[in-house]
Amino acid sequence: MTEASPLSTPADPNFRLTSDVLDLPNKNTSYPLLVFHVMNIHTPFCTSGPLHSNLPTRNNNVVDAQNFAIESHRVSYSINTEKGKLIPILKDCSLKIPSGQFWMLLGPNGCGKSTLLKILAGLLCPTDGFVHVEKPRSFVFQNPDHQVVMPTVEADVAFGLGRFNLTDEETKLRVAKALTAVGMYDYLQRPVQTLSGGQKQRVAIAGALVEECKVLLLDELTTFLDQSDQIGVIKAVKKTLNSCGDVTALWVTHRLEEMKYADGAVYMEDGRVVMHGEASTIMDSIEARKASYTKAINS
Ligand SMILES: Nc1ncnc2c1ncn2[C@@H]1O[C@H](COP(=O)(O)OP(=O)(O)OP(=O)(O)O)[C@@H](O)[C@H]1O
Repeated sequence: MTEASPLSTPADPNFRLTSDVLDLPNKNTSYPLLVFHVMNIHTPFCTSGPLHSNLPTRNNNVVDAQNFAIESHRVSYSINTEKGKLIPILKDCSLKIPSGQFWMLLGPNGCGKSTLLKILAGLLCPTDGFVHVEKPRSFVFQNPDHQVVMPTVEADVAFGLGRFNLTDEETKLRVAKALTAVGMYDYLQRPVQTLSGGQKQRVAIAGALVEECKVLLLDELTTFLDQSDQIGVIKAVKKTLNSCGDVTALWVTHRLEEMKYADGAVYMEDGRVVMHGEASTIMDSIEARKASYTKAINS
């Protein structure tokens, strides 16, 4: 995965992303849905339009058109090289993800998935367009060693609660709830270095949940995991969403088999969102694209 960025990805391995850290200046108060930094707004935000047409339903009810936890509207992102050349990375990316759902962001290597996720997390500012993401929001990194940093599971999950002025009892309750949600409560006192990769990922997710985040942004969490850990982490996220009700997750992956756990999906190619909607429909389209690509190279 491309990690480099010309802007503000924190380099400190002890850094844990929190909603406060993610707050950027220059909030645009004239657009109520805007949550963080906006540059060069050319098009007013609208909550209706073609993107609504293909959205999945939950419990057979049409999703409330206003009830989106994550939105990006015509987001573009370019970087300036040292020679002054402007390289476009994201082009006009729009998406809407209903609250409480589990969505995946897929696409070939280098198509811009991580860049878009970092923009949704507030780690990068779009060059153009704007985003709305419910808060608090948390970003979970691909490599859990970059954010599971305290000596024990309990201390690690409690780490982000220091700034909330909670009693010991309240802290313990919140840590227990978050660890239970990801199936890791039995590991409360375990030293973190004795955990498997998948267990560390779940602890990292609990570290996000303990702060009662509304949006989880998850960047290729299963890259370094074997198949059983991979499925374990996905199921933990699914279960969390089911039990918390109002948490929304966007999961970046390049593994098509993970799609069966998703409510919806966004598919990108070459810096653009090319498909966006119900998971099985997107899955079928990706399979069809793959088949026609294979046919083309075999003919
Ligand atoms: N700071 C940077 N400088 C130069 N190019 C960059 C920078 N950040 C990203 N890119 C380029 O932008 C494109 C998108 O990168 P990104 O990491 O978002 O893709 P991705 O879809 O997440 O890829 P992967 O699936 O391989 O992780 C890539 O071509 C990458 O090389």
